Amino acid sequence: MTAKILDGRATAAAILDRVREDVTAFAAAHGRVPVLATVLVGDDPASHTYVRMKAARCAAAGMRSRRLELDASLSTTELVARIRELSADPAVDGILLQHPVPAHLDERAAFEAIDPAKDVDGVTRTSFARTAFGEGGFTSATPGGILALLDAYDLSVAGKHAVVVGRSPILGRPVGMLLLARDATVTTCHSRTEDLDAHVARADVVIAAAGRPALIRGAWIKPGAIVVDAGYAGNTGDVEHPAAADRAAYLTPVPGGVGPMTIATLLRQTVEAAIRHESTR
Ligand SMILES: NC(=O)C1=CN([C@@H]2O[C@H](COP(=O)(O)OP(=O)(O)OC[C@H]3O[C@@H](n4cnc5c(N)ncnc54)[C@H](OP(=O)(O)O)[C@@H]3O)[C@@H](O)[C@H]2O)C=CC1
Ligand SMILES: Nc1nc(=O)c2c([nH]1)NC[C@@H]1CN(c3ccc(C(=O)N[C@@H](CCC(=O)O)C(=O)O)cc3)C=[N+]21
Repeated sequence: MTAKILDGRATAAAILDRVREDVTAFAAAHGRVPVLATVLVGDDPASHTYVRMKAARCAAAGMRSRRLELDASLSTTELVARIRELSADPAVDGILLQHPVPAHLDERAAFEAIDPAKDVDGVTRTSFARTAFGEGGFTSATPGGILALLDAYDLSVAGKHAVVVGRSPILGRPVGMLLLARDATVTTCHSRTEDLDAHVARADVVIAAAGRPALIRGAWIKPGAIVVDAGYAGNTGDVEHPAAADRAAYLTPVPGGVGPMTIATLLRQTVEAAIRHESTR
């Protein structure tokens, strides 16, 4: 078997076409365009690249982004204060704090300074809880993008055994919640999991989200499985690619898979935030 490749780039482009239409309608109705504020702490080159990419996609969709670049030496108190300012600023519709922040900072405290109404990247505990309880609201961008990609190909997970490798608050945990809401049977693996290979071998759906290049060997994949590679460490996925494609029925590439879907989800949620923002003024 050679896997069908799930084209995140094309799927994201189609979503962004709809976002652009929504932005045009929003601008006609309100005389302004949606605004996303991005917050970057420190000078990690990869993080700079991601934030630049997000700003470029924003512009392409007709939205504006406002970039806040902060020195790595600032304190948690100062970072929280800057994010609270954006939360209170009526000219800002959505806020993205690029993860990870430098280790001396309390990232959770910084995320919680984002007003849930502006949490278009879905990182607050309010957004997580809404996702877990199926109450709508903003989903974490990467998990939302993964589900949107499966939907675009009409791939159902209901009744299937999904194995998620990774349990971070913005990726592994919330993607497990979304899969559960779609009636998958979910197993979450992490760095302390024993016999990772045996868990993956029983998976009808694999979500690789560990940030360890080629951690998931092709030979572990159950023939016919759906394999989603969310890893992006050094621009490399978590799945051993050509080998996995021999066994999987569907596979996301890196690049061109989950990454573009993450950005599409972020921008879709930004225009949604702007629409709600105007309706509650
Ligand atoms: N394409 C995109 O849009 C995005 C891609 N990413 C990528 O996804 C990956 C994960 O990101 P993120 O969740 O933020 O990362 P974190 O480092 O926060 O979490 C990694 C998770 O993987 C687990 N893990 C690490 N090593 C192993 C291992 N050997 N076996 C099993 N589990 C392991 C960790 O376990 P434990 O909890 O025990 O430490 C942890 O739960 C990264 O490559 C990142 O770049 C992230 C966001 C967006
Ligand atoms: N709060 C927060 N939210 C995030 O969503 C978040 C984050 N922090 N920190 C870092 C990771 C990384 N990330 C990527 C997004 C898109 C691509 C992407 O689109 N990559 C393209 C390739 C690049 C290109 O288009 O040239 C692709 O995979 O095809 C990659 C990586 C989001 N992250």
